[in-house]
Amino acid sequence: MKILVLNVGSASVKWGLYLDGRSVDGGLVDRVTDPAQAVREVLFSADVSGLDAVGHRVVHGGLRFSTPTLIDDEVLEAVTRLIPLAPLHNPVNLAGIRIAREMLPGVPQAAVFDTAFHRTIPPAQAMYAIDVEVAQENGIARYGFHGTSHAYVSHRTAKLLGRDPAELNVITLHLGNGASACAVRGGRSTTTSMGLSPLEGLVMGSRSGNIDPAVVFHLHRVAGMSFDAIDDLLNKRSGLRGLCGDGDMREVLRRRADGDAAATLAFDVYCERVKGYVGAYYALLGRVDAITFTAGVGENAAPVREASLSGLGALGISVDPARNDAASREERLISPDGAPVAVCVVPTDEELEIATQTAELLAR
Ligand SMILES: Nc1ncnc2c1ncn2[C@@H]1O[C@H](COP(=O)(O)OP(=O)(O)O)[C@@H](O)[C@H]1O
Ligand SMILES: CC(=O)OP(=O)(O)O
Ligand SMILES: [Mg+2]
Repeated sequence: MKILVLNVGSASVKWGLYLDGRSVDGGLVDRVTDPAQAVREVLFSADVSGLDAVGHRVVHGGLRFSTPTLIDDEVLEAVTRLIPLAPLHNPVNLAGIRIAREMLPGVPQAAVFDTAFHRTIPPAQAMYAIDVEVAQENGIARYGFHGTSHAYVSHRTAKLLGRDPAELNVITLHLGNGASACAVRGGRSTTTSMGLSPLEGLVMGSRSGNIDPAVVFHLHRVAGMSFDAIDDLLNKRSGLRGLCGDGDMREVLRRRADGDAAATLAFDVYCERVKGYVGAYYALLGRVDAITFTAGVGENAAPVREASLSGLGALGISVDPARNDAASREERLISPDGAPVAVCVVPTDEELEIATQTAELLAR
């Protein structure tokens, strides 16, 4: 089976070509200003002859989509209705789907949703403590994102440790441009740090993560900012960028190594937020077998891994410095042998997981 995967983001297009589950080609178009044009270029350059299907990453699937879904006009409409809940993501996902349908008529197109893996989150974690009628009428709930990545790396973690995923409790930390934590119990998501939208939770490259919601009222009423301006502030001018002017963790690390105070503070805010979620999810899971770091920061930034888990020895959580600092692209253990909690680094592969799920959908 030959499958093309498109992961169209706000600033990049990642793609992969898979033949019977094996990657045969792929790439990354970075710093994209026109995602539709970037998708056109991918479709011109990749060998798309004899494709069995295209698998698309779609970020917000709302309450409805808990499995990979063949895309028709009605599904497109449903994804379009969810744009207000993922304004940075669903529009560019849709642009990619439209171009692929246009340029590859007759090839089945599948949507694999970031939210799907989190549909197992129980009400006690999915519900915000607000008036239930208001919440229900407006679809206000924790949906969660990066589900394809959390599913993939939690499964790979079980493989790496030689354990059955059904028996393993894992905290997965997806630290990329967007960042989220997930508590995976026996292979199922039981809670995650992103919520209604991909803005809640961890500190990100340019997104604030958790703040007191009253900050929004204050900036509107007292500082006179419009809601659009506040939206822009929290999504694009916050996080690492807001704290120190750089949204790229590589820059933050470089400046911190040079003793830059703002970058050091940004790093500390970032890592302490991660640590807080590790502690919270440890308590919720009751028993943690593994903690797994993934995505650009999680896979590459040893100082972030070290600082995020420092001082947690009493919980059985520790990182071996030599293992943590070793330059490697492999799935690996970075805790000492025999530690109660295995700390792992597992490179994520959302494209491979989307290809796998698309193939399974077609075979059904
Ligand atoms: N070697 C590295 N050291 C530290 N951070 C890195 C490194 N490589 C990439 N990153 C960080 O990873 C982030 C991007 O992660 P990635 O998973 O590629 O993002 P996306 O969410 O766009 O898929 C950026 O903040 C970048 O600085
Ligand atoms: C959902 C989300 O935040 O995705 P990304 O990290 O690709 O921005
Ligand atoms: Mg990503």
